[in-house]
Amino acid sequence: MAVENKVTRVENHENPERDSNMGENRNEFSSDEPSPRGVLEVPVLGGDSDNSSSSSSSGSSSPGKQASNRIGIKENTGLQWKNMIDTIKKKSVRRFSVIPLLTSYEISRKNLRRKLARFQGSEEETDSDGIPVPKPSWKNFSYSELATATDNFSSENLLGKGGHAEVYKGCLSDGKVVAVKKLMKNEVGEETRNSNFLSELGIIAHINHRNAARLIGFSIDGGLHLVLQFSPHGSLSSLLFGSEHCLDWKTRFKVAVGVADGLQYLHHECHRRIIHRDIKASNILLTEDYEAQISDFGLAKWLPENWTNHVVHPIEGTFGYLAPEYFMHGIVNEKTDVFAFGVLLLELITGRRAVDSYRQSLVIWAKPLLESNNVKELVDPRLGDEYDPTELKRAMLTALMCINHLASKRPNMQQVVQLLKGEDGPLELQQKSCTGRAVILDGLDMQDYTCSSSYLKDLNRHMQLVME
Ligand SMILES: Nc1ncnc2c1ncn2[C@@H]1O[C@H](COP(=O)(O)OP(=O)(O)OP(=O)(O)O)[C@@H](O)[C@H]1O
Repeated sequence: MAVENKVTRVENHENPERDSNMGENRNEFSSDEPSPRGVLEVPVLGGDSDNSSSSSSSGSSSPGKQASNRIGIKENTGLQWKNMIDTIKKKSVRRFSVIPLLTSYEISRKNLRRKLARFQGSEEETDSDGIPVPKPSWKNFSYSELATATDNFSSENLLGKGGHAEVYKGCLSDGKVVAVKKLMKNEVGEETRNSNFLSELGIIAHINHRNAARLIGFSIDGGLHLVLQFSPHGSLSSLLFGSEHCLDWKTRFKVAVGVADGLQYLHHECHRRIIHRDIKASNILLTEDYEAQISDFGLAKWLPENWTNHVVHPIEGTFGYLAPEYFMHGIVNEKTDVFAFGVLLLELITGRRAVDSYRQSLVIWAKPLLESNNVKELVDPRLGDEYDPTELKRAMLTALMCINHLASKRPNMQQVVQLLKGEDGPLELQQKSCTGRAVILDGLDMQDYTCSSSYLKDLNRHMQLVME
Protein backbone atom coordinates (compact mmCIF):
# COMPACT_ATOMS: atom_id res chain seq x y z
CA MET A 1 0.00 0.00 0.00
CA ALA A 2 1.29 3.40 -0.82
CA VAL A 3 1.54 5.58 2.17
CA GLU A 4 1.19 9.19 1.37
CA ASN A 5 -0.01 12.49 2.72
CA LYS A 6 1.34 14.55 5.53
CA VAL A 7 4.67 13.89 7.11
CA THR A 8 5.54 15.92 10.17
CA ARG A 9 9.02 16.10 11.53
CA VAL A 10 9.48 16.43 15.25
CA GLU A 11 12.97 16.81 16.56
CA ASN A 12 14.56 15.34 19.63
CA HIS A 13 17.59 17.06 21.08
CA GLU A 14 19.46 16.20 24.14
CA ASN A 15 21.16 19.05 25.88
CA PRO A 16 24.44 19.70 24.04
CA GLU A 17 25.68 21.58 27.07
CA ARG A 18 25.33 18.52 29.22
CA ASP A 19 27.02 16.44 26.53
CA SER A 20 30.02 18.73 26.54
CA ASN A 21 29.99 18.78 30.33
CA MET A 22 30.42 15.07 30.14
CA GLY A 23 33.51 15.64 28.01
CA GLU A 24 31.84 14.21 24.98
CA ASN A 25 32.75 15.09 21.44
CA ARG A 26 30.64 14.35 18.46
CA ASN A 27 31.70 11.38 16.47
CA GLU A 28 30.50 10.30 13.06
CA PHE A 29 27.02 9.76 14.42
CA SER A 30 26.65 13.02 16.19
CA SER A 31 24.44 13.02 19.26
CA ASP A 32 22.85 16.35 18.47
CA GLU A 33 21.60 15.05 15.18
CA PRO A 34 17.94 14.39 15.74
CA SER A 35 16.38 11.07 15.01
CA PRO A 36 13.60 12.01 12.66
CA ARG A 37 10.30 11.31 14.24
CA GLY A 38 7.48 11.04 11.80
CA VAL A 39 3.78 11.24 11.91
CA LEU A 40 2.36 9.69 8.80
CA GLU A 41 -1.29 9.97 8.16
CA VAL A 42 -2.47 6.94 6.28
CA PRO A 43 -5.87 5.71 5.30
CA VAL A 44 -7.04 3.15 7.84
CA LEU A 45 -7.23 -0.32 6.36
CA GLY A 46 -10.23 -2.34 7.28
CA GLY A 47 -11.71 -2.75 10.72
CA ASP A 48 -10.83 -4.68 13.74
CA SER A 49 -13.48 -6.91 15.05
CA ASP A 50 -12.06 -6.68 18.48
CA ASN A 51 -12.69 -3.02 18.68
CA SER A 52 -15.80 -1.48 17.33
CA SER A 53 -14.50 1.97 18.03
CA SER A 54 -11.57 1.53 15.73
CA SER A 55 -10.52 4.72 14.08
CA SER A 56 -13.80 6.34 14.81
CA SER A 57 -13.51 9.95 15.71
CA SER A 58 -16.97 10.48 16.94
CA GLY A 59 -18.08 9.96 20.47
CA SER A 60 -19.93 6.74 19.89
CA SER A 61 -22.66 5.41 22.08
CA SER A 62 -20.77 3.77 24.89
CA PRO A 63 -17.08 4.01 24.50
CA GLY A 64 -16.56 4.75 28.14
CA LYS A 65 -18.36 1.59 29.08
CA GLN A 66 -16.36 -0.47 26.63
CA ALA A 67 -13.13 0.92 27.87
CA SER A 68 -13.94 0.58 31.54
CA ASN A 69 -15.09 -3.00 31.03
CA ARG A 70 -11.61 -3.77 29.84
CA ILE A 71 -9.91 -2.25 32.82
CA GLY A 72 -9.07 -4.97 35.28
CA ILE A 73 -6.78 -3.10 37.59
CA LYS A 74 -5.84 -5.01 40.70
CA GLU A 75 -2.93 -3.06 42.08
CA ASN A 76 -3.21 -0.68 44.99
CA THR A 77 -3.19 2.58 43.15
CA GLY A 78 -5.21 1.12 40.34
CA LEU A 79 -8.65 1.47 41.82
CA GLN A 80 -8.24 5.16 42.53
CA TRP A 81 -6.78 5.79 39.13
CA LYS A 82 -9.60 3.88 37.50
CA ASN A 83 -12.18 5.87 39.45
CA MET A 84 -10.63 9.13 38.40
CA ILE A 85 -10.46 8.16 34.78
CA ASP A 86 -14.01 6.80 34.84
CA THR A 87 -15.25 10.11 36.18
CA ILE A 88 -13.29 12.04 33.60
CA LYS A 89 -14.59 9.80 30.88
CA LYS A 90 -18.21 10.19 31.87
CA LYS A 91 -18.02 13.95 31.68
CA SER A 92 -15.37 14.62 29.12
CA VAL A 93 -15.84 12.24 26.24
CA ARG A 94 -15.75 14.23 23.06
CA ARG A 95 -13.73 12.11 20.77
CA PHE A 96 -13.05 8.45 20.75
CA SER A 97 -9.76 7.65 19.22
CA VAL A 98 -8.25 4.58 17.63
CA ILE A 99 -7.52 2.85 20.89
CA PRO A 100 -10.17 2.74 23.59
CA LEU A 101 -8.11 4.11 26.39
CA LEU A 102 -7.96 6.93 28.78
CA THR A 103 -5.78 8.61 26.17
CA SER A 104 -8.69 8.85 23.90
CA TYR A 105 -10.56 11.54 25.72
CA GLU A 106 -10.03 15.16 25.21
CA ILE A 107 -10.07 16.92 28.50
CA SER A 108 -10.45 20.57 29.25
CA ARG A 109 -8.00 22.22 31.62
CA LYS A 110 -10.76 22.90 34.14
CA ASN A 111 -11.82 19.30 34.10
CA LEU A 112 -8.27 18.04 34.34
CA ARG A 113 -7.53 20.26 37.32
CA ARG A 114 -10.71 19.27 39.13
CA LYS A 115 -10.29 15.57 38.58
CA LEU A 116 -6.65 15.45 39.53
CA ALA A 117 -7.25 17.59 42.59
CA ARG A 118 -10.15 15.43 43.71
CA PHE A 119 -8.09 12.36 43.09
CA GLN A 120 -5.29 13.66 45.21
CA GLY A 121 -7.61 14.64 48.00
CA SER A 122 -9.60 11.43 48.05
CA GLU A 123 -9.95 9.33 51.13
CA GLU A 124 -8.65 5.82 51.29
CA GLU A 125 -10.88 3.61 49.18
CA THR A 126 -11.62 -0.07 49.03
CA ASP A 127 -11.24 -2.32 46.04
CA SER A 128 -13.90 -4.67 44.70
CA ASP A 129 -13.07 -7.21 47.44
CA GLY A 130 -13.44 -4.57 50.14
CA ILE A 131 -9.71 -4.39 50.78
CA PRO A 132 -8.52 -0.90 51.71
CA VAL A 133 -6.36 0.69 49.04
CA PRO A 134 -3.74 3.18 50.25
CA LYS A 135 -3.41 6.54 48.57
CA PRO A 136 -0.85 6.65 45.81
CA SER A 137 2.58 7.83 46.83
CA TRP A 138 3.09 10.28 43.99
CA LYS A 139 2.70 13.91 44.78
CA ASN A 140 0.84 16.82 43.20
CA PHE A 141 3.48 19.56 43.10
CA SER A 142 2.78 23.26 42.84
CA TYR A 143 4.43 25.22 40.06
CA SER A 144 6.48 27.23 42.55
CA GLU A 145 7.89 24.02 44.08
CA LEU A 146 9.07 22.92 40.64
CA ALA A 147 10.34 26.38 39.71
CA THR A 148 12.40 26.48 42.91
CA ALA A 149 13.69 22.96 42.33
CA THR A 150 14.85 23.74 38.79
CA ASP A 151 16.09 27.28 39.43
CA ASN A 152 13.19 28.66 37.38
CA PHE A 153 13.67 26.07 34.67
CA SER A 154 17.10 27.51 33.93
CA SER A 155 18.95 26.45 30.81
CA GLU A 156 21.79 25.06 32.97
CA ASN A 157 19.33 22.54 34.31
CA LEU A 158 18.00 21.51 30.92
CA LEU A 159 18.71 17.78 30.55
CA GLY A 160 17.13 17.22 27.19
CA LYS A 161 14.49 18.31 24.79
CA GLY A 162 12.16 16.05 22.87
CA GLY A 163 9.42 16.75 20.37
CA HIS A 164 6.89 17.31 23.12
CA ALA A 165 8.77 18.23 26.22
CA GLU A 166 11.73 19.84 27.89
CA VAL A 167 13.27 17.92 30.76
CA TYR A 168 15.03 19.74 33.61
CA LYS A 169 17.14 18.55 36.49
CA GLY A 170 15.69 19.64 39.80
CA CYS A 171 16.38 19.38 43.49
CA LEU A 172 13.32 19.10 45.74
CA SER A 173 13.15 20.69 49.19
CA ASP A 174 13.96 17.32 50.82
CA GLY A 175 17.17 17.15 48.77
CA LYS A 176 15.92 14.54 46.32
CA VAL A 177 17.24 15.04 42.79
CA VAL A 178 14.54 14.63 40.13
CA ALA A 179 13.86 15.15 36.44
CA VAL A 180 11.00 17.53 35.68
CA LYS A 181 9.37 16.92 32.32
CA LYS A 182 7.63 20.07 31.15
CA LEU A 183 5.18 19.43 28.34
CA MET A 184 5.51 22.05 25.67
CA LYS A 185 2.76 23.93 23.96
CA ASN A 186 3.10 22.81 20.40
CA GLU A 187 0.73 22.62 17.51
CA VAL A 188 -1.76 20.33 19.25
CA GLY A 189 -4.69 21.94 21.04
CA GLU A 190 -5.00 22.23 24.81
CA GLU A 191 -7.49 19.42 25.14
CA THR A 192 -5.36 16.99 23.15
CA ARG A 193 -2.36 18.03 25.20
CA ASN A 194 -4.28 17.37 28.40
CA SER A 195 -5.40 13.94 27.27
CA ASN A 196 -1.85 13.09 26.13
CA PHE A 197 -0.60 14.18 29.54
CA LEU A 198 -3.16 12.04 31.35
CA SER A 199 -2.27 9.14 29.12
CA GLU A 200 1.43 9.34 29.90
CA LEU A 201 0.74 9.98 33.58
CA GLY A 202 -1.76 7.12 33.76
CA ILE A 203 0.60 4.62 32.19
CA ILE A 204 3.71 5.63 34.06
CA ALA A 205 1.84 5.68 37.37
CA HIS A 206 0.93 2.03 36.94
CA ILE A 207 4.37 0.83 36.06
CA ASN A 208 6.53 -0.65 38.75
CA HIS A 209 9.70 -2.21 37.41
CA ARG A 210 13.39 -1.51 37.86
CA ASN A 211 13.81 -1.13 34.10
CA ALA A 212 11.12 1.51 33.61
CA ALA A 213 11.03 5.18 34.51
CA ARG A 214 9.61 5.89 37.94
CA LEU A 215 7.02 8.57 38.61
CA ILE A 216 7.50 10.76 41.67
CA GLY A 217 4.71 13.22 41.03
CA PHE A 218 3.13 15.69 38.66
CA SER A 219 1.94 19.26 38.43
CA ILE A 220 -0.75 20.95 36.39
CA ASP A 221 0.04 24.37 37.76
CA GLY A 222 1.45 26.75 35.14
CA GLY A 223 1.66 24.01 32.55
CA LEU A 224 1.75 20.24 32.61
CA HIS A 225 4.69 18.57 34.35
CA LEU A 226 5.77 15.07 35.25
CA VAL A 227 8.27 14.64 38.05
CA LEU A 228 10.41 11.58 37.46
CA GLN A 229 13.32 9.79 39.00
CA PHE A 230 16.54 11.38 37.76
CA SER A 231 18.83 9.24 35.59
CA PRO A 232 22.38 10.51 36.20
CA HIS A 233 23.94 9.02 33.07
CA GLY A 234 21.34 10.47 30.72
CA SER A 235 20.26 8.51 27.70
CA LEU A 236 21.80 5.55 25.93
CA SER A 237 21.89 7.72 22.82
CA SER A 238 24.26 10.25 24.39
CA LEU A 239 26.49 7.50 25.79
CA LEU A 240 26.61 5.42 22.65
CA PHE A 241 26.73 8.13 19.99
CA GLY A 242 27.65 11.35 21.71
CA SER A 243 30.68 10.34 23.68
CA GLU A 244 34.34 9.94 22.82
CA HIS A 245 34.48 7.32 25.48
CA CYS A 246 33.51 3.92 24.10
CA LEU A 247 30.71 2.26 26.00
CA ASP A 248 32.10 -1.15 26.98
CA TRP A 249 30.44 -4.38 25.92
CA LYS A 250 29.55 -5.44 29.46
CA THR A 251 27.46 -2.29 29.91
CA ARG A 252 25.93 -2.61 26.44
CA PHE A 253 24.83 -6.15 27.14
CA LYS A 254 23.50 -5.18 30.57
CA VAL A 255 21.46 -2.43 28.92
CA ALA A 256 20.14 -4.87 26.29
CA VAL A 257 19.01 -7.36 28.94
CA GLY A 258 17.54 -4.55 31.07
CA VAL A 259 15.46 -3.14 28.21
CA ALA A 260 14.33 -6.67 27.30
CA ASP A 261 13.29 -7.30 30.92
CA GLY A 262 11.44 -3.98 31.00
CA LEU A 263 9.59 -4.71 27.78
CA GLN A 264 8.75 -8.21 28.95
CA TYR A 265 7.18 -6.63 32.02
CA LEU A 266 5.18 -4.13 29.96
CA HIS A 267 3.97 -6.74 27.49
CA HIS A 268 3.41 -9.74 29.72
CA GLU A 269 3.60 -8.99 33.44
CA CYS A 270 1.83 -5.67 33.86
CA HIS A 271 -1.79 -5.85 34.94
CA ARG A 272 -2.65 -4.57 31.49
CA ARG A 273 -0.58 -5.06 28.37
CA ILE A 274 1.28 -1.94 27.41
CA ILE A 275 3.04 -1.25 24.15
CA HIS A 276 5.57 1.54 24.23
CA ARG A 277 5.67 2.36 20.49
CA ASP A 278 8.78 4.54 20.73
CA ILE A 279 11.61 2.30 21.86
CA LYS A 280 14.83 4.02 20.80
CA ALA A 281 18.24 4.88 22.23
CA SER A 282 17.22 8.37 23.38
CA ASN A 283 14.31 6.90 25.34
CA ILE A 284 16.51 4.52 27.31
CA LEU A 285 17.93 6.23 30.39
CA LEU A 286 20.71 4.93 32.61
CA THR A 287 20.73 4.89 36.40
CA GLU A 288 23.80 5.38 38.57
CA ASP A 289 24.87 1.76 38.06
CA TYR A 290 23.93 1.70 34.36
CA GLU A 291 20.64 -0.08 34.84
CA ALA A 292 18.47 0.63 31.77
CA GLN A 293 15.20 2.47 32.29
CA ILE A 294 12.61 2.66 29.57
CA SER A 295 11.28 6.21 29.53
CA ASP A 296 8.98 8.51 27.56
CA PHE A 297 5.59 6.85 27.62
CA GLY A 298 4.09 9.64 25.52
CA LEU A 299 3.11 7.23 22.74
CA ALA A 300 2.50 4.18 24.91
CA LYS A 301 -0.86 2.47 24.74
CA TRP A 302 -2.77 -0.01 26.82
CA LEU A 303 -3.93 -3.03 24.86
CA PRO A 304 -7.19 -4.84 25.52
CA GLU A 305 -6.71 -8.43 26.64
CA ASN A 306 -7.79 -10.18 23.46
CA TRP A 307 -6.32 -7.80 21.02
CA THR A 308 -3.99 -9.31 18.50
CA ASN A 309 -3.72 -6.74 15.74
CA HIS A 310 -5.05 -3.29 15.36
CA VAL A 311 -4.83 -0.55 12.81
CA VAL A 312 -3.95 2.86 14.15
CA HIS A 313 -3.97 6.29 12.65
CA PRO A 314 -1.91 8.41 12.55
CA ILE A 315 1.27 6.39 12.66
CA GLU A 316 3.71 7.85 15.13
CA GLY A 317 7.15 6.79 16.12
CA THR A 318 10.73 7.20 15.03
CA PHE A 319 12.12 6.34 11.62
CA GLY A 320 14.61 3.57 11.60
CA TYR A 321 12.79 1.80 14.45
CA LEU A 322 9.39 1.38 12.82
CA ALA A 323 8.26 -2.15 12.03
CA PRO A 324 7.25 -2.54 8.37
CA GLU A 325 3.66 -3.60 9.06
CA TYR A 326 3.28 -0.56 11.31
CA PHE A 327 4.56 2.16 9.03
CA MET A 328 3.05 0.61 5.91
CA HIS A 329 -0.34 -0.39 7.26
CA GLY A 330 -0.61 1.02 10.77
CA ILE A 331 -0.84 -2.47 12.27
CA VAL A 332 0.25 -2.36 15.86
CA ASN A 333 0.79 -4.90 18.62
CA GLU A 334 3.63 -5.98 20.91
CA LYS A 335 5.69 -7.05 17.92
CA THR A 336 6.01 -3.37 16.99
CA ASP A 337 8.15 -2.95 20.11
CA VAL A 338 9.99 -6.21 19.39
CA PHE A 339 11.12 -4.85 16.03
CA ALA A 340 12.27 -1.58 17.60
CA PHE A 341 14.11 -3.57 20.27
CA GLY A 342 15.91 -5.47 17.48
CA VAL A 343 17.05 -2.15 16.02
CA LEU A 344 18.22 -1.01 19.46
CA LEU A 345 20.22 -4.24 19.80
CA LEU A 346 21.83 -3.52 16.45
CA GLU A 347 22.80 -0.05 17.67
CA LEU A 348 24.43 -1.59 20.73
CA ILE A 349 26.29 -4.18 18.66
CA THR A 350 27.44 -1.87 15.88
CA GLY A 351 27.65 1.57 17.52
CA ARG A 352 25.72 2.88 14.52
CA ARG A 353 22.51 4.87 14.60
CA ALA A 354 19.18 3.43 13.42
CA VAL A 355 19.39 5.93 10.57
CA ASP A 356 22.81 7.45 9.99
CA SER A 357 23.82 10.84 8.67
CA TYR A 358 23.80 9.43 5.13
CA ARG A 359 20.18 8.33 5.61
CA GLN A 360 21.18 4.70 5.59
CA SER A 361 18.95 2.35 7.51
CA LEU A 362 20.85 0.23 10.02
CA VAL A 363 18.43 -2.66 9.46
CA ILE A 364 19.10 -2.68 5.73
CA TRP A 365 22.87 -2.49 6.25
CA ALA A 366 23.07 -5.06 9.04
CA LYS A 367 20.65 -7.74 7.89
CA PRO A 368 22.95 -9.47 5.36
CA LEU A 369 25.83 -9.31 7.84
CA LEU A 370 23.69 -10.91 10.54
CA GLU A 371 22.54 -13.61 8.13
CA SER A 372 26.10 -14.43 7.12
CA ASN A 373 27.22 -14.24 10.75
CA ASN A 374 29.81 -11.63 9.81
CA VAL A 375 30.88 -10.59 13.29
CA LYS A 376 33.95 -8.70 12.11
CA GLU A 377 32.04 -6.29 9.86
CA LEU A 378 29.15 -5.93 12.23
CA VAL A 379 30.66 -5.26 15.60
CA ASP A 380 31.49 -1.70 16.66
CA PRO A 381 35.16 -1.23 15.61
CA ARG A 382 35.72 0.80 18.79
CA LEU A 383 35.20 -2.37 20.83
CA GLY A 384 38.11 -4.17 19.14
CA ASP A 385 38.14 -7.67 20.62
CA GLU A 386 36.78 -6.48 23.93
CA TYR A 387 33.52 -8.36 24.00
CA ASP A 388 32.15 -11.66 25.23
CA PRO A 389 31.76 -13.74 22.04
CA THR A 390 28.85 -15.80 23.41
CA GLU A 391 26.92 -12.73 24.52
CA LEU A 392 27.61 -11.06 21.20
CA LYS A 393 26.35 -14.07 19.27
CA ARG A 394 23.23 -14.18 21.40
CA ALA A 395 22.64 -10.48 20.78
CA MET A 396 23.16 -10.94 17.02
CA LEU A 397 20.80 -13.89 16.82
CA THR A 398 18.16 -12.10 18.87
CA ALA A 399 18.48 -8.97 16.73
CA LEU A 400 18.08 -11.00 13.55
CA MET A 401 14.93 -12.62 14.87
CA CYS A 402 13.48 -9.34 16.14
CA ILE A 403 13.91 -7.49 12.83
CA ASN A 404 12.14 -10.17 10.82
CA HIS A 405 9.87 -8.27 8.45
CA LEU A 406 7.05 -10.65 9.32
CA ALA A 407 5.68 -9.78 12.75
CA SER A 408 4.47 -13.34 13.31
CA LYS A 409 8.02 -14.65 12.93
CA ARG A 410 9.45 -12.34 15.55
CA PRO A 411 9.86 -13.73 19.05
CA ASN A 412 7.81 -12.26 21.88
CA MET A 413 9.66 -10.46 24.66
CA GLN A 414 9.63 -13.49 26.95
CA GLN A 415 11.46 -15.44 24.26
CA VAL A 416 13.79 -12.50 23.67
CA VAL A 417 14.79 -12.47 27.34
CA GLN A 418 15.42 -16.22 27.26
CA LEU A 419 17.47 -15.90 24.08
CA LEU A 420 19.61 -13.09 25.44
CA LYS A 421 20.17 -14.76 28.80
CA GLY A 422 20.88 -18.13 27.20
CA GLU A 423 17.95 -19.75 28.99
CA ASP A 424 16.59 -21.19 25.80
CA GLY A 425 19.01 -24.00 25.11
CA PRO A 426 22.42 -23.99 23.48
CA LEU A 427 23.11 -21.14 21.11
CA GLU A 428 24.05 -23.46 18.25
CA LEU A 429 20.61 -25.02 18.35
CA GLN A 430 18.89 -21.64 18.32
CA GLN A 431 21.11 -20.49 15.51
CA LYS A 432 20.33 -23.56 13.45
CA SER A 433 16.59 -23.25 13.89
CA CYS A 434 16.74 -19.55 13.05
CA THR A 435 18.81 -20.02 9.91
CA GLY A 436 16.76 -23.03 8.91
CA ARG A 437 13.58 -21.06 9.09
CA ALA A 438 15.12 -18.21 7.11
CA VAL A 439 16.13 -20.60 4.35
CA ILE A 440 12.68 -22.14 4.13
CA LEU A 441 11.05 -18.75 4.02
CA ASP A 442 13.44 -17.37 1.47
CA GLY A 443 13.13 -20.47 -0.67
CA LEU A 444 9.39 -20.88 -0.68
CA ASP A 445 7.61 -17.71 0.05
CA MET A 446 7.70 -15.33 -2.87
CA GLN A 447 5.26 -13.08 -1.11
CA ASP A 448 7.78 -12.62 1.66
CA TYR A 449 10.35 -11.53 -0.83
CA THR A 450 8.01 -9.04 -2.44
CA CYS A 451 6.94 -7.80 0.92
CA SER A 452 10.54 -7.46 2.03
CA SER A 453 11.73 -5.59 -1.04
CA SER A 454 8.77 -3.25 -1.11
CA TYR A 455 9.36 -2.68 2.59
CA LEU A 456 12.89 -1.54 1.88
CA LYS A 457 11.68 0.66 -0.98
CA ASP A 458 8.98 2.23 1.15
CA LEU A 459 11.36 2.66 4.04
CA ASN A 460 13.77 4.59 1.86
CA ARG A 461 10.99 6.69 0.40
CA HIS A 462 9.64 7.59 3.83
CA MET A 463 13.07 8.47 5.08
CA GLN A 464 13.65 10.77 2.13
CA LEU A 465 10.29 12.43 2.65
CA VAL A 466 10.81 12.99 6.32
CA MET A 467 14.36 14.24 6.01
CA GLU A 468 13.86 16.63 3.11
N1 LIG B 1 14.48 11.03 34.13
C1 LIG B 1 15.42 11.62 33.37
N2 LIG B 1 16.68 11.77 33.82
C2 LIG B 1 17.64 12.35 33.04
N3 LIG B 1 17.42 12.81 31.78
C3 LIG B 1 16.17 12.69 31.27
C4 LIG B 1 15.11 12.09 32.04
N4 LIG B 1 13.99 12.07 31.28
C5 LIG B 1 14.33 12.63 30.10
N5 LIG B 1 15.63 13.00 30.07
C6 LIG B 1 16.34 13.64 28.93
O1 LIG B 1 15.42 14.42 28.19
C7 LIG B 1 15.30 13.95 26.82
C8 LIG B 1 13.88 14.15 26.32
O2 LIG B 1 12.97 13.47 27.16
P1 LIG B 1 11.70 12.73 26.57
O3 LIG B 1 12.17 11.72 25.56
O4 LIG B 1 10.90 12.19 27.70
O5 LIG B 1 10.95 13.94 25.84
P2 LIG B 1 9.85 13.86 24.70
O6 LIG B 1 9.51 15.25 24.23
O7 LIG B 1 8.69 13.04 25.20
O8 LIG B 1 10.65 13.07 23.56
P3 LIG B 1 10.08 12.50 22.20
O9 LIG B 1 10.35 13.55 21.16
O10 LIG B 1 10.90 11.26 21.98
O11 LIG B 1 8.62 12.24 22.42
C9 LIG B 1 15.76 12.49 26.90
O12 LIG B 1 16.26 12.03 25.67
C10 LIG B 1 16.85 12.56 27.98
O13 LIG B 1 18.07 12.98 27.44
